Amino acid sequence: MSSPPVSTPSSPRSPISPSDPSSSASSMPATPPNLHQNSIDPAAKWLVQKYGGTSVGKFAKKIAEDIVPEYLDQHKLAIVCSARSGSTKALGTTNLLLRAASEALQRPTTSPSSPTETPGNVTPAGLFSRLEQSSEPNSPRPRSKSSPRVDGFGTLTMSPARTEKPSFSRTVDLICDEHLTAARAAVRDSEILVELEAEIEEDCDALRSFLFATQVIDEISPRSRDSIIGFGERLACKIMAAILRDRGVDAEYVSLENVVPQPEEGAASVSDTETLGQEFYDRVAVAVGERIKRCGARVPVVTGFFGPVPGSLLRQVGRGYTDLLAALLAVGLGASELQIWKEVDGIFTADPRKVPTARLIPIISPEEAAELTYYGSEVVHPFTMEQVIRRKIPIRIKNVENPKGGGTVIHPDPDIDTSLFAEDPRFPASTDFAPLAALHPSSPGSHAVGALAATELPRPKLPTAVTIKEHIMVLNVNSNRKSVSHGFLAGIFSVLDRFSVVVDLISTSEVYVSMAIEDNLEKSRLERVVRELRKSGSVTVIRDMAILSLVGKQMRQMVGIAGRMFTTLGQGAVNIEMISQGANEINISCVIQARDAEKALNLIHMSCLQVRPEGARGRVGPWLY
Ligand SMILES: Nc1ncnc2c1ncn2[C@@H]1O[C@H](COP(=O)(O)OP(=O)(O)O)[C@@H](O)[C@H]1O
Ligand SMILES: N[C@@H](CC(=O)OP(=O)(O)O)C(=O)O
Repeated sequence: MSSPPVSTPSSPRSPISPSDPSSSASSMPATPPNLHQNSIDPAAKWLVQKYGGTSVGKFAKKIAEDIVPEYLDQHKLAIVCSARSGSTKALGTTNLLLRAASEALQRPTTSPSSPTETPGNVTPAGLFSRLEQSSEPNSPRPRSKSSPRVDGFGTLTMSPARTEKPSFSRTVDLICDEHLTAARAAVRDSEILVELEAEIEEDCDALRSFLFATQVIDEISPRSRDSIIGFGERLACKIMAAILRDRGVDAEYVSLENVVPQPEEGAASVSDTETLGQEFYDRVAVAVGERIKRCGARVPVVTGFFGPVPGSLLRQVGRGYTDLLAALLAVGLGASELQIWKEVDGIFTADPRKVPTARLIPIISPEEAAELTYYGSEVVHPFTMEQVIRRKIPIRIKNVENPKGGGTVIHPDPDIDTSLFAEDPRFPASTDFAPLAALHPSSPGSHAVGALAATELPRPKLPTAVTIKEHIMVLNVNSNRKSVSHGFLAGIFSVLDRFSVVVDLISTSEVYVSMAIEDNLEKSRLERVVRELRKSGSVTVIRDMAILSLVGKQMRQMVGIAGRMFTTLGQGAVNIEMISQGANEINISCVIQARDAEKALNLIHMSCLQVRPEGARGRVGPWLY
């Protein structure tokens, strides 16, 4: 089969912000008639499918062969991909890119070119000439270290004896090799493969040059860090688009790195410290929708990365941003459904890797899904729900390994009147916002045993799920004043604000405050936070902790559930460091020692989420083993 290339760059690419190859669509050869295309029926609905990093990393061929073609006849399909991961996200491309960014700030081990100039301490003239040389658009990836020159790794190469490749460059090699291997294992057509390999190498060279520049200036701004992680989605989507074309699907790679609209003339721009408002997300939804519609009958393969956004994507949205982009795209296209494909059947009553008896939840409310994600069950990014549900588009979590399964549908409470959601003429409301009963999965592959469908017999009220968030530390502040002071809390919060510390849980008395925060602050920042907090009182820091959260909208009406939770932990000899219950009453949380996390998760699942099978005396409800 001779298929057109993945994309045809029409202009030389800048190494720091590579040109948007999506603009090359018009220069792509015409589609041969044998390629599958999106439905051209004007009545066909858009369907947005987002594939997570581990799914793209492990099942790209299966997605191209078994899943995507299934939907093409009936829908206009848009595909959003995350950066590739291997077995876990922690070992994935985005983490490697963040590692490379940190390594670029470490002292280089390269031998200096002259006594007065090193790559970490360089004259401006030297920097610009090196960047010019190292960012040649189509320069081949250098393999030889024998001649004195600046190579594509951003390394000043004098002689083999004096040179050591910087660690960030070795990390980029790892990323490059992993993507080349994946491409070679999946793409059969030699023309497509050659083009793809060249694109991967070019992107990796551009990344090296970018990292080299950051090493020279010894600084990475949040915006630069965003640009660095954006390479992950670029590479993943190029591979996915190539595999799809290789398998006969007329796919088009679409980069969204330039899609964020600039503020309209005269409008106040969003400062880097502000949070992004709904108006911003609405504008992105319109922009990405318009861009994708330009693909015509081609199936767009869209980078879930959509930075740079004001204030930085990592700071404003955080990891898992591709879910949010997929949601905005679904809104911009007025899609009938947003599907989030993962390596798990849907949302379970607990992490199925840790709790073997966890059950799939067929239908869950957006609030519960968001709460679970905030507290450790990273199934869907918490901002995703609001964007989609307010436009009446259902979200379905599905498993690439079990495509026929019904998955989990995220659906607002049945008693919420969805007609109250904001109407906006820019976004056609989905007409497929099915009633709750119709969304109850019935597919044969589904493992669903949930108790949530409106049509079922009444069941005992249960919490919905239990989750654990690890890598937590607790900061305790004990007021040094003898009498009550309204300034005590204000002082603490202003320190947290100044150092951008996000508090996951807080519990207070008049003179004592306990806060659970993520244990990811650099040592020096933590020391400064503690030093500042000491102005308000004595401070203790407890590390190696975890947050255990029981989540469920039914808990509002459940008397005794908190008692059951804490009694269970007591009986299991799990020590509780602090307790917190939010005003929305859909979450009861406590902080425990990290070493007890898995035991506590299983104990709470058994005591609060399992129902004894129905016997002669009927159901007896939640029970303690
Ligand atoms: N309550 C939960 N329900 C389902 N998965 C959960 C839950 N809590 C934690 N997880 C974990 O979240 C992971 C998310 O799925 P995965 O496909 O690996 O993510 P990604 O889309 O980022 O590649 C699963 O491996 C699963 O073990
Ligand atoms: N690659 C990014 C974005 C993302 O959304 O990932 P995933 O879909 O695998 O959660 C990250 O690791 O955060």
